[in-house]
Amino acid sequence: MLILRGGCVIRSSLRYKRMAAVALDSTGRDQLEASGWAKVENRDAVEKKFAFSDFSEAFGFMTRVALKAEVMCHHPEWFNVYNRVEITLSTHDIGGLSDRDLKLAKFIDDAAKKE
Ligand SMILES: C[C@H](O)[C@H](O)[C@H]1CNC2=NC(N)=NC(=O)C2=N1
Repeated sequence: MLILRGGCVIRSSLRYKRMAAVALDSTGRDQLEASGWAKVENRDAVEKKFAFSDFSEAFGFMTRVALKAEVMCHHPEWFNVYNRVEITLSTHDIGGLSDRDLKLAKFIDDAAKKE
């Protein structure tokens, strides 16, 4: 029996093993930095701030990211006030940045451009 919540496997009687997150290598970290994601102090995480024309644009962006996060089963830490969205990415399962953060960051940057 496979119990899913969104894209996340919560419990499974199958020998289903979601691919473990892989710690992000220096190349991936360089890619994040090059696309404007800043290191968070005292934590293996990155953050980026976004500003949109109004709340509706900001929330539309957040909706797209939220749906992707559910499919990926990898979720951002974020803050929103009116047209501003501040996002922090890290992989809680490994206590630091992983390949999943880079993948989600690329999606986030692309989604922000589309608003
Ligand atoms: C049970 C579920 O698969 C895990 O808790 C997922 C959910 N979303 C997640 N999001 C993030 N950012 N890191 C994780 O380790 C993580 N793990």
